[in-house]
Amino acid sequence: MDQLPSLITIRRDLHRIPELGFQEFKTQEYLLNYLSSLPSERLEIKTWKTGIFVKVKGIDPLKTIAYRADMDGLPIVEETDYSFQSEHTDRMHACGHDFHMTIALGIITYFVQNQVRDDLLFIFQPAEEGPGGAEPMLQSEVMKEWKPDLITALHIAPEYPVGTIATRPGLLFANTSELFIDLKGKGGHAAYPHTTQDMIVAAASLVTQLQSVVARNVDPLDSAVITFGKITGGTVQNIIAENARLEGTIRTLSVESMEKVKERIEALVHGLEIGYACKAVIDYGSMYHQVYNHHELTEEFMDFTKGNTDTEVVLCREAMTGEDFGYMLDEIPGFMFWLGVESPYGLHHSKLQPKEEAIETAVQLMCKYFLYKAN
Ligand SMILES: CC(=O)N[C@@H](CCC[C@H](N)C(=O)O)C(=O)O
Repeated sequence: MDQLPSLITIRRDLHRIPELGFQEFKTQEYLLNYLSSLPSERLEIKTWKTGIFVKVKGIDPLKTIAYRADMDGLPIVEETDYSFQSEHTDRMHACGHDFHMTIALGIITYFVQNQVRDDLLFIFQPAEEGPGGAEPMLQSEVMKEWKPDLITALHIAPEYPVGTIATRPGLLFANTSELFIDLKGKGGHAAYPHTTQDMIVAAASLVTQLQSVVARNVDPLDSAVITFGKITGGTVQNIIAENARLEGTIRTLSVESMEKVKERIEALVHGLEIGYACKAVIDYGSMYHQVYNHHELTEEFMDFTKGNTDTEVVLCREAMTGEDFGYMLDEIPGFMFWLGVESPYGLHHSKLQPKEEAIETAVQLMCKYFLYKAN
C-alpha cells in the first residue's frame, strides 16, 4: 500500500470541494481515487448516481454491518479563516459532511488491513440536505443485494466537546417537510397601491400568520417549527411586487403534528388568497422520515462506548433537525449519534469550524464497535 494521506489532509481536501445534492461529482471522484489506493482484494465498490457503496468483505460473513456518510455541501459563502476554504463559489461544507466522509474512509482503511468475520458496508450518500438521497438509495438494486443487518451513522455536534458523543434510544430527529409558497397578485406603481395586489405585504402577513400555527395548533407538549430561510419578491424599490416566494421548512416531533400543521398552513394560505385577492401555490418539496433509533442497539452502543472507550456518553434530547437517514432506520435496525466537535458557530453557519481531533475519536470508536459487532 502506498503512503496514504492523513485523515486531516483528506478532510481538508474534501472541505475545498463542497457540492450540492446529486452534483457531488468531484467528491465522488476524490473518494473513488482514495479507495483505489487501498488493497483491492477485500473491497467491492459500486457507484450509484453520485454516491458509492463500498463492501469490505468479511472472512466468513454471517451478517452485514453498515456505516452511512452523507456527501453534499450547502449553498453558503464560507467565512472561516481556514487556509483550505471552499474553492467553490457559494458552496460550503457547513454541516460536517466532510467529517462524516473522512471518518468513513478512516474506518474502511482500518478494516482493509484488519479483516473481521462479517461484511462491512459503507454508504456514501448524496443529497442529504435536499432533495434526499437516502430513500432512492435504499430502493437501489445494490442496497437490495447488500442489505445490511445493522446500520449506523453519526452527525457532528458543535455544541459538544471533542471526546463526547450524544444520542438516545427512540426518536432522535424530527419529521421534516420543505415548504415553498408562490404568491401572485397584481403589480403596479409604488404610488398607486389601491390599483394593485401587493405580494410583499401579503408575504409579510403570511409569515407572521403561519407562526400562529406552531403557537396555537400544535400541542405545546409536542413540538413543531416553521422556519422561512428565504423570501424573494418584486423587482425594484418603486414597483409594487406582483410575485413573492417563501422558502422554508416544517419540523414536527410526530407524524400527526406534521399533518395538522400542513392542514393549517393550507387553510391560512387559502384565507390569504381571499384576503389579498391573490393566487397561492404550495409545494412541499422533499419530506424526511423521522430518525428513530433502535432501542436495544442504541442502549448497547452507549454501554459499549462507556465501558470500552474514553469517550463521554451523553443521553441527549430529541432535536428538530432532519435527516433522510431516518428512511434507512425505518427499514434497517440501527442508530445515529451526535459527535462532539466543539465550534462556537453552529451547523449551517458560514463560520462553522469543527475541531479536527474529533475525526480520530470517531474512527477509533467505530473501529472498536465494529470489531465487537462483526466478530
Ligand atoms: C442535519 C441537518 O441539518 N439536516 C437538514 C436536512 C434538511 C432537509 C430539507 N431540506 C428540509 O429543510 O426540510 C436540516 O435542515 O435539518
